[in-house]
Amino acid sequence: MTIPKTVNPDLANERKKATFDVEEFTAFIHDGESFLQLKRLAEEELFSDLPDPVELDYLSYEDYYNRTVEQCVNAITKVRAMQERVNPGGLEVYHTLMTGPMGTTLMPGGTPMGVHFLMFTRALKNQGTPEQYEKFGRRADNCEILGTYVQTELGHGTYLRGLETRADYDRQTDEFVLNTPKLTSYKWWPGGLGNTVNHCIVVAQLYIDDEPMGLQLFFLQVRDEQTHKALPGIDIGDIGKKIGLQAVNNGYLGLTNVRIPRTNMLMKNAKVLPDGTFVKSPVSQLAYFPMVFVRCMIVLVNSGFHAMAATIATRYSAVRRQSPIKPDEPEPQVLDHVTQQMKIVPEIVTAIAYRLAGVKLNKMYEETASAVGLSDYSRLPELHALACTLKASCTYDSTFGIERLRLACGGHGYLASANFGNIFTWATAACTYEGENSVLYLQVGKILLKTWGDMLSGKPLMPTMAYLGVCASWHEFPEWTGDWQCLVQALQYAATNKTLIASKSYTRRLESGLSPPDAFNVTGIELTQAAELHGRAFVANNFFEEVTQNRENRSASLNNLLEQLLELYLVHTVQRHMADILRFIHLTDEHLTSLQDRLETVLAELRPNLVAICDGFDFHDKVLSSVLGCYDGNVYERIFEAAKKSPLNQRDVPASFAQHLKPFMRSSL
Ligand SMILES: CCCCCCCCCCCCCCCCCCCCCC(=O)SCCNC(=O)CCNC(=O)[C@H](O)C(C)(C)COP(=O)(O)OP(=O)(O)OC[C@H]1O[C@@H](n2cnc3c(N)ncnc32)[C@H](O)[C@@H]1OP(=O)(O)O
Ligand SMILES: Cc1cc2nc3c(=O)[nH]c(=O)nc-3n(C[C@H](O)[C@H](O)[C@H](O)COP(=O)(O)OP(=O)(O)OC[C@H]3O[C@@H](n4cnc5c(N)ncnc54)[C@H](O)[C@@H]3O)c2cc1C
Repeated sequence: MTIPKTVNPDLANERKKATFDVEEFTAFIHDGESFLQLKRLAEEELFSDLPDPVELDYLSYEDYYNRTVEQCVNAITKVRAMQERVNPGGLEVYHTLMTGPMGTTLMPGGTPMGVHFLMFTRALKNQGTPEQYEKFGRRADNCEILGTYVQTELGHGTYLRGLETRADYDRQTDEFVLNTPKLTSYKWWPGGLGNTVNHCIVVAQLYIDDEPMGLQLFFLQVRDEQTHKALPGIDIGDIGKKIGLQAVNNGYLGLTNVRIPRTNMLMKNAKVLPDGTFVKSPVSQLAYFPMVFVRCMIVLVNSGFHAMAATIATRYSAVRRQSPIKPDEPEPQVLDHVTQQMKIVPEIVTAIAYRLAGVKLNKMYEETASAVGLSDYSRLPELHALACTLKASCTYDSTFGIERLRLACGGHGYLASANFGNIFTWATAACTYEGENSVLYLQVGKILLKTWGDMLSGKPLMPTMAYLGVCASWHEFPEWTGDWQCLVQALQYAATNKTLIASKSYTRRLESGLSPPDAFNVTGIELTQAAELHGRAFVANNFFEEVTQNRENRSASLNNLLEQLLELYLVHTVQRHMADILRFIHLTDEHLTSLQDRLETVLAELRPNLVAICDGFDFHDKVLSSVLGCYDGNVYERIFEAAKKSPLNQRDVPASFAQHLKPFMRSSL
């Protein structure tokens, strides 16, 4: 099957209808030109020799892994050469790869080297001393060694204080002795650990004279650098096939009396001196900072997956024609069915909203990391709260949004070659890794409770929670104007009152004699609901600020588009949380009807721009890797071409016919 060189006429027509400059939107959504240019340059260099994704789909587990390693090594070699040209010693190109979905495209089944770049190298730099960086970190940055972040165990992932891996200090030899004493202490899950890395950072309970000193990070070699064989005392391997991310090579690790020098404990914060004196970290949660970084990144990455799925569904819905709206008229593009718009457009705007929130969150991370470098730890709790709430709500919204978008593509959405499978399994994994979502919401719930107490005692509140004080001071919700500010405030007001209710329930339970942990546990449902609303209120408010500020730097047509996107996001989010809002704000049927009218109006206003907005996300065809989502819209030809590549189509008759079908049909005669 040859793919036409021309663009599908329906898609070409959609592009002509755009009312804004796509390139201006692209620069806006990529937070400026420099990131965008770097991304395009990287795509040009990296995508020239990518394997056919259809071919990858039919490889065995082992071959898939080996192909991915080859692909990663090629890509990293090119990335390093590019970085040398762009800014020697810098990290921009790596950062570009990691914060966009591009990295995932290079390896649709995930990469066994992702955790090396995301956590291993960063932890060595940020948790180690300058001497330790020189000794281990520089080698990791240069990829002379490959590593991963080894924390989760078979028995514990969430409850870090329950980790069982031990590091006992031996004063005689100035060494730590590492052990995983039970089956449940085996490390389980770290990316790349299975067969790829030769080093890692192990998170273990430090013991000095059998006294626990808390969790610390240790640099450990697990495989010989020449032979790649496991070192003595180390039991290591792959944890087996998962529902997705087949090439991440998640692994297990058991340790029996493995000795490492004392100086292998990362000692930027806590320290063990040669005589066994333990010097505490100024803030014990600094050991959790590598996780905070990844939580921030996940918001950018998952909003990218969400936008990828939305692009595939939008382009396909512009090409797919089915079911006349009026019986005597031709079949319309399915995108003209209003229910189809309702399946797709809220997902486009949600992806945009989280992209903007993710950019804000990552800037906050950079500021906090700089402050931590100057021993100012004051912003850690706020960053922790925001990273937890946005990581949880973004991964949840993207996971279920991607599934809605797949459903919007009917039968063909179920084809592997449509690529929703990879996108979905990437997205949903992030609901679990780097802190399971409910657990993260409970962290936020705890902080909301504390903030509520601070507010009652007149203490200043962290900026992203200051609205709690404002809303709590209102006797009732101000007059419902329905404007954007009103809609944002409605979400904030609901989040505030949900926090109030959770706080009252918690106090009532304490007063009835429950212990604080029991009272917290039974208040968990209300606390997680408050935390979720807090996150959505932040995303809504941030979107509102982004659209209403700096207008003078944008063209009128882009401002107009952004206003429509904001209008849809706010109306849709308020409708989604209407049960919560109606509990605290008196709305009439007229108000509700007006919201529905606004939703339908803005859907119609956005309709001509949908394809152009998705073009503006600037996904290379190789990033989307979808027969339904290509820029040229030659969907049917690509579906057919992918089917022809099925191994079952490479012979006239499959082997199972002679072996099984023929004898079976004979015996049934
Ligand atoms: C081509 C080139 C290629 C280049 C490469 C290109 C790559 C391309 C790749 C493309 C892109 C790929 C993108 C994604 C990939 C991702 C990979 C996935 C990796 C996944 C890794 C993981 O999956 S790795 C394991 C994560 N595992 C967790 O995530 C455990 C959760 N579990 C906890 O995190 C703790 O267990 C939990 C609950 C806090 C309780 O901890 P706990 O019991 O100690 O603490 P408590 O609850 O008692 O809290 C006591 C006080 O600490 C405060 N606090 C707590 N945490 C704090 C914190 N972080 N900062 C500040 N404060 C904090 C709290 O607010 C309290 O404050 P206060 O005292 O004031 O109340
Ligand atoms: C694809 C993938 C890659 C990963 N990569 C790595 C890696 O590189 N390195 C690494 O160290 N780890 C990694 N992990 C492990 C991951 O971080 C953990 O699985 C995750 O933190 C969740 O912990 P858990 O598995 O113990 O879940 P559990 O805590 O056992 O969760 C099971 C259920 O119990 C609930 N629950 C648990 N505790 C509480 C609580 N306090 N309150 C209320 N409910 C609770 C949860 O909400 C959930 O519903 C990876 C996992 C995946 C899926």
